Amino acid sequence: MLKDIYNSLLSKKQNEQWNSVMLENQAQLFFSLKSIKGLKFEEPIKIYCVTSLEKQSIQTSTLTISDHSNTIEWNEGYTFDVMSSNSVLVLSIWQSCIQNNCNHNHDQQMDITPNNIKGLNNNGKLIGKLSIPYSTFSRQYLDQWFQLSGGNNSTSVHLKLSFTNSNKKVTVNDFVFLRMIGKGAFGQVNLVKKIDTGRLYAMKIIKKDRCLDMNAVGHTFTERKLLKKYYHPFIVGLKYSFQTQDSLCMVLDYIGGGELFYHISERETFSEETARFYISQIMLAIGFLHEHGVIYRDLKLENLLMDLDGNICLVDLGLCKEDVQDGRPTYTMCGSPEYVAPEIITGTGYGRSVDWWALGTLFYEMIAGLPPFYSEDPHEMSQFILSAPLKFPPNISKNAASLITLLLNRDPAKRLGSGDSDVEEIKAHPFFRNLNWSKLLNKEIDPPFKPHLIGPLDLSYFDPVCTIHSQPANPNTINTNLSESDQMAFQGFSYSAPDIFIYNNTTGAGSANGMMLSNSPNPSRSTPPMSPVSPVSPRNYNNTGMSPINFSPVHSPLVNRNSSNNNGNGNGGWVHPQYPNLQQPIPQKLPLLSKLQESTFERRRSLSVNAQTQFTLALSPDDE
Ligand SMILES: Nc1ncnc2c1ncn2[C@@H]1O[C@H](COP(=O)(O)OP(=O)(O)OP(=O)(O)O)[C@@H](O)[C@H]1O
Repeated sequence: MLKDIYNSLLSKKQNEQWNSVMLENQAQLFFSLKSIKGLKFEEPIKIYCVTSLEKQSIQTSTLTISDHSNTIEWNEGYTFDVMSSNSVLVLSIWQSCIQNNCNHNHDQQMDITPNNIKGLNNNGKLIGKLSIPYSTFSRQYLDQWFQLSGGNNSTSVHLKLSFTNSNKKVTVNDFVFLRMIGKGAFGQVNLVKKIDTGRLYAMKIIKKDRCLDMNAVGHTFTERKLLKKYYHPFIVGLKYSFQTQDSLCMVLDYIGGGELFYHISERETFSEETARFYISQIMLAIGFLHEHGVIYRDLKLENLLMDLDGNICLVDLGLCKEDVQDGRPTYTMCGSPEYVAPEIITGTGYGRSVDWWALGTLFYEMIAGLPPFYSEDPHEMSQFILSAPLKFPPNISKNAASLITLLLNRDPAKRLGSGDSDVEEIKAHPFFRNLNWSKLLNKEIDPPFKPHLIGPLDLSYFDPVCTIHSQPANPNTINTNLSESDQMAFQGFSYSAPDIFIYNNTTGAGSANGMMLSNSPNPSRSTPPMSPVSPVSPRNYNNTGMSPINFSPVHSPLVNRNSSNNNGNGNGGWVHPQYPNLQQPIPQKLPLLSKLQESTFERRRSLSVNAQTQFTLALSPDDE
């Protein structure tokens, strides 16, 4: 017990170090691996090196070593973009896997962004590792031998490091557009390559006209501001932001392992142990936001991506609510229908514990296959969330059931995590006994699953509807005719040297140009904005004739509304613990592509309505 408390405090302390200290200027680190010496081996071996910095990782080509000469030339180099003075360059040398059935490609240099310090080779053996902090590598030029630690400690590497700083502004012209990888309510996400460094990123391109029409300028600014302000291992990092005449662009870490939504669809359910791993990483990310007065409000499988090591990465901070530290309730109705807490539906005001309700829902969904209060009819689903009894699948453990029950307490004041210590309360639950939180935060615990990719441009985990059938957007294309005053609404979004910040808790929102602009649409616009919906309380449902939350049709990974059951009993032998009459599709082992197409088709079908409703509901004049 004491060990658990100690661990939990330690990880809280370590969490604090992730408050980002962003650099004033654009910086780059050129890294060259010149040679290696001190290797011990009895027969020829193949080795490769993985170098990581700020969620970007690069794997060198493999080197075959057959003689025992003292120093072996390597001579490989590449460049990293450096954004923060907290950065650490981590280098690890691996002996390549020797199994005959290894199908990893070790013969080409690969950008295996992000955070994949173990490389693509799950079977490799660590020869040694080295960490060089910003304070060392930012000394402009280094040319020296470094001793590796771990593995065989007689090994050293000769490195040349050269650090440069420039005032150059990054613009859309600094990138090559490779593929579209995602589609959101206001635009799309593209895989891009930065021309000078060759690094891969995900560029989120948001159409300004859509943003104005849907009254969502404020949300885009909030997302950019929070991503710039904070850096956390389980939250996507923002590298650059800028605008063109037509679009707002955010250049993010590229998270290549796909959505958790896809991974759960593949496996139908997760074991409790697997779910514990994901849930606990999500807890650290959400706890971190809460600690900084931010409610996330949109926890769902689609906003949880998997990096190439199999760790979680939270994306889409557009619905975050800031400055909630004073405990004042907020009223805006937003979120995704499966995950909204009862107090959001009733409009009675809510606080940060809505995220813990969503966590309970997510956890239940991971181990049961569907959210606990699921219905295909959103109105009915709201009713279930408000009053249906909670039932569990038969094989659930006592601790898991207890955790879910405590998180899904309909009284927000009694919900686990609602106390002053927030996430610490949840960490102390027996379900997490023996979990080393500090190792988890440092990504030192092996994830239950690692995505397998064969190269940097392997997009197997992305929706083929996007990657194959759609063209990447070009933010330079001018499709809209925004007036000068419309354009004013986006002032301050672009990257510029002084705009990058030294943000910390005290400078906060007001520093530099990162101000939150009014999201009021310009009255001169030809397209009228959607009228914001005021906080809906149970009293005015009758007046509006609307359901409490007018969400669009919902999706769930295991519900295929097109599927017809073909095994005679009508439900494939599967019974939802809550709703025995609800049908679940027959589990089918489909090839990756068609399975993805199948699940994403359903999702995309409802995406535009869903997002539109969500954002309309997210906005109200007095509470954003
Ligand atoms: N950093 C990233 N790396 C890889 N893929 C990403 C990244 N960010 C987003 N994506 C993909 O693009 C999709 C849409 O991204 P995101 O949710 O941020 O956009 P949005 O416009 O805010 O969407 P929504 O309509 O759900 O609010 C994600 O579900 C994911 O599949």
